[in-house]
Amino acid sequence: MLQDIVQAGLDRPILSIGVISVCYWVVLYHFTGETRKLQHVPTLGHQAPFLSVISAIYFVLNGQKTIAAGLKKWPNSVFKVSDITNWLLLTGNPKIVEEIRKAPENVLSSMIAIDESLQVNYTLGENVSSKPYHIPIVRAQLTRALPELVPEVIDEIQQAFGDVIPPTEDWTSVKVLDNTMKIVSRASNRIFVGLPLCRNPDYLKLNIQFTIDVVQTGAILRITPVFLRPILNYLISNVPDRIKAGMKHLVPLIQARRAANESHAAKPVDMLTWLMDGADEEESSDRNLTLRMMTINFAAIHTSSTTFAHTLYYLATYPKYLRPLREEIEDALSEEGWSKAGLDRMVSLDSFIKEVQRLRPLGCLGMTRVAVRDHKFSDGTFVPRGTTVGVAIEAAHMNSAVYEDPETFDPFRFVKMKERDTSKKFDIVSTSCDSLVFGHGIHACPGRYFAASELKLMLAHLVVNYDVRLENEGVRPADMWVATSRVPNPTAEVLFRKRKVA
Ligand code: HEM
Repeated sequence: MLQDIVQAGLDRPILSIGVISVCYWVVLYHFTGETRKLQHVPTLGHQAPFLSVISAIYFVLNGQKTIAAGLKKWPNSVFKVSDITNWLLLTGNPKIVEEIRKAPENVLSSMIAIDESLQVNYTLGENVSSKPYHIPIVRAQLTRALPELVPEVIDEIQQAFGDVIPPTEDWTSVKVLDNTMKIVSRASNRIFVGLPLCRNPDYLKLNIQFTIDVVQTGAILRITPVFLRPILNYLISNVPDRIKAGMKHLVPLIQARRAANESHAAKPVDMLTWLMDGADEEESSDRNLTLRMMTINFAAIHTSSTTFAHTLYYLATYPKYLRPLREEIEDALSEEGWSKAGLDRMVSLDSFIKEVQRLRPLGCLGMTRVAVRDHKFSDGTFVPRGTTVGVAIEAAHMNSAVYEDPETFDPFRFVKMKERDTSKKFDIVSTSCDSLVFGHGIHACPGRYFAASELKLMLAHLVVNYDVRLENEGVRPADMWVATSRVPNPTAEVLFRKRKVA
C-alpha cells in the first residue's frame, strides 16, 4: 500500500529530491566554511556557490576532458574540481602520488572513499567494509592456488570460447563487450563456485547485473542528502532483489558444502571454500556468504571484461602482432603446457596487455582517498578533513620521461623496458607511480595476480585458435565515458574466424 502511494508520486519526489540535493550540498560546502578552507587550491571551473554546481555537472558529463584540462594547466601541482557533494583534489605529481600511497588509512582512507562512492552501507552492506575478510583471501589464498587453478581456468576458457565464439571457416562478426563478459564470468566463477554453477546463464547474468545495480544505486545515493538516503534507497534499489536471486543459486551449494564438511569430504579448492572457512559466525549466514560472493564477482567481472575487450580491440586493429605472439605462446606451451610456469614465459603477451592497460585504464581517476583528519602535502597543499583526493592517471601513464613516445601503442614496450632497466619490475602485476591501473600501495588490487593469469590465458587461447580483424581496418573502436570511468565501445564488433594464418 505504502509502496503504491510512493510509486504513484515517484516522478515528482525525485525532482524534488534533485532540487533539495543541490541546495543541501551548496549550503554544506559553500556556507559552512568548507570551501574557504580550500581557497588556496586552484580551481578548474567555478568556485562560487551554485555556479560550482554547473561545473560539477560538466565534470560528471566530461570527467576525462576536465581532468586533462586541469593537468595541462597545473601539471605539477594540486588542483580542485567541484564534484556536487564535495571538492575533489587532484594531482598528477609523482611525489604527491607517492605521499598518497604512503599515507596510512587513519590519515587518507581508501575504505571511506569506496564507501562514499558506492554507498556501501546501502548497497553491499556495512560488513563488506567493516569486516573485509575477503581481501586477504583474494590476495593470498587465490594467488597461492594459481598453479593448481590454471588448468581449470583454461578448461573453462576453452569451453566458453567454443560456446560463445564458435570457430568458423568464414569471417564472423562478434559483438565484443557482451561476449567477453560472458567468457570472463564463466572463467572466474569456475574458481569461485566451480561446476556446474559457473555455467548457469541466470547466475552469470545476475552477477553482471548486480554490478550495474550497485554502481547506479551508489551514484544516485551519493548525491542525495544523507537524511534522504534511507528512503530513496528503499524506493529505487534493486540490490536486495538481486541478493535474493543470488541466494536461490548459492544457498543450495552452500548447504551441500556444509553437509560434505560434516562428513569430512575433501573440500574443493575454490573461493566458496575459502569464504566459508574464513567467515566468522555472522558472516557464515546464507545471506552474508551469498553477498560476499557477489561482492567478489562485483570486483572481478567488469574490471577484467573491459580490460579484455580493450585488448581485443587493439589486437584486431593491429593483427600483425598475432604472429610474434603465436610464436611466443607456442614455444611456452611446448615446454610447459597450459600452466602457471607456461604463462610466466609469455612475456610479450604480458607486455601487450600491460600496454593496453597503460593506454586504456579503467578510468581517468585513481587512488581516491578521503582525509580522515586535516593533512598537508609536502608542496604545502592543505587537505581539510573530509576532502577527497585522487590521482589523475593520465599524468602517470603518459609521462614522456618514463614512456618514450607515450601516445603510441607499442605492445612490446615493457619487454624492452625490462631489458634496459633490470632493477625495476615491468610485469603486468607490478604497480608503481608510473603504472596505476591496479592502484598502488597497500590498497592495490588484491585480485591482480588472478586477473593477470586469466587475461593472459584468454588472450593466449584466442591468439592460437583464431584470426581476428576489424571490418573497418585499422580504426580502433572509440571508448565511451561515464563520468570518470572509461567503457570500451559497447556496440563494436570484431571479425573472427578459425585460425588460417601461421
Ligand atoms: C583487470 C582486472 C582488474 C582491475 C583493472 C582492477 C583494478 C582495481 C583497482 C584500481 C582497485 C582499487 C585500488 C586502489 O584504491 O588503490 C581494485 C581493488 C580491488 N580489487 Fe581489483 N581489479 C581487477 C580485477 C580484480 C579481480 C579479478 C578481483 C577478485 C578476484 C579483484 C578484487 C579486488 C578487491 C577485493 C579490491 C578492494 C581492495 C581494497 O579495498 O583494499 N579485482 N581493483
